[in-house]
Amino acid sequence: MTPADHRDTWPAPYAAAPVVADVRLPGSKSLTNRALVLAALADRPSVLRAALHSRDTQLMAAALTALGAEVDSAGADWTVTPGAWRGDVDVDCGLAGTVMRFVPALAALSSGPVRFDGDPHARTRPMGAVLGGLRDLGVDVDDDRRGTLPFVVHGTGAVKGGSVTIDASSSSQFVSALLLAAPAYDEGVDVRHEGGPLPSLPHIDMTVACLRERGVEVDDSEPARWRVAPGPVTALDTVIEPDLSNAGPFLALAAATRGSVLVRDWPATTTQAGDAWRDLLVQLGAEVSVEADGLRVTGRELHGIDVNLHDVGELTPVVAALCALADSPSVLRGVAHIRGHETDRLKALATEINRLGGEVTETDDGLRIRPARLHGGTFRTYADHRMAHAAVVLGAAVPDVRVEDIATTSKTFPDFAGTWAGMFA
Ligand SMILES: O=C(O)C1=C[C@@H](OP(=O)(O)O)[C@@H](O)[C@H](O)C1
Ligand SMILES: C=C(OP(=O)(O)O)C(=O)O
Repeated sequence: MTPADHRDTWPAPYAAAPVVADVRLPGSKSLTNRALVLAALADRPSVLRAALHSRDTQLMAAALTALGAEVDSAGADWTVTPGAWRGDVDVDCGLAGTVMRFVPALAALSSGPVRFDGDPHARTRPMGAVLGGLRDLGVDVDDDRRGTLPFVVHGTGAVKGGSVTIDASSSSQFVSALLLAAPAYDEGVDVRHEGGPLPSLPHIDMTVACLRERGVEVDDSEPARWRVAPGPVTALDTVIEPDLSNAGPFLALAAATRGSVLVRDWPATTTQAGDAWRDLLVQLGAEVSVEADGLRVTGRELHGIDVNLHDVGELTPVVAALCALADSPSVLRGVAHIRGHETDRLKALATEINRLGGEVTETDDGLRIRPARLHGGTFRTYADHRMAHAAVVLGAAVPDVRVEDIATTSKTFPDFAGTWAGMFA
């Protein structure tokens, strides 16, 4: 390792003994950003309690502020006051899928051009289906036909809306984007998905639930079709649940070190995809119990799994890390679309786990992971918060793992490194 490697890397804490700890986690990115969007569309001010303060949610707040809403995000509870939809503004999407997909559908309501751009890697994330869908609904979008950032949405103050068919096989967020803005479109929307299998369905169900909670009429009775009626969005005073996808590395820490970790305030019912950890960790060999104050995972021997993660693709990096520590082979399927996430996650996971001595091969739609004796080294993260999550889980079980750019976790988790180190105190 060169000195430069050391400067830019963070030594992942190694667990010499089983980790026994409990933790309270920040709010859900997906729920915070949906609540922000719907608050900006609502009939009066909304309050978001325990909102997530992270790069993705701050980018969403900044985008909505640029478009005319007022977002007071100074404290733990945020207040959002809807405003007139302003044009001639710039929106920085960072690397946030929710910002680059959800905000263009709102920008179409503004009175002038709204220019979108983001991080270098954001320019490779798929956007074509949502931009094409907006065009079919009567919105003028200029992307030089690239189907990626940067692009300009030319708002005219109103969107007709109506029927549209899109191919959302590369991201559920294309559907969510159109549904979230639809109450403000003259005719609402009738969205159909046609194409390959639709990923991350729980996230679309979350969108539908968020709309209904605010009094919007949604018909999702037919598969791959969603109808949203035009009408008012009722402002809410809502408590944001902890982020269950981000609970993954903390629960995995118990599984990887044969320890015991309690994640506090696990919701009894939820629309979050991360609730799938309960089942996934049992399949991997851990014990999972719902307790009065949260969800507890107790680690036992880790076993490989053969699992389809199509609905919960964002959990793949941490699942892959656990599979690399398991005593039998694993096959992760159904996640071709995560090549279009923050980075090509299949390639990145195979490359980086193998750099530590792993035996991982990419398939068209997933990974094959064989048991191997892992060793220390530097794990690259490619600006991807969930690659960093995979790295720290491996580092808890394998000495001398260093994580490149641990600060990338700020996308969805303030002071992830501090909270993680606290687990070992
Ligand atoms: O709508 C959302 O909040 C999300 C939807 C999913 O996106 P994809 O459908 O692109 O996987 C998920 O992976 C992402 O982390 C958050
Ligand atoms: C895919 C993810 O994020 P985004 O919202 O940027 O798509 C993720 O958080 O795993």
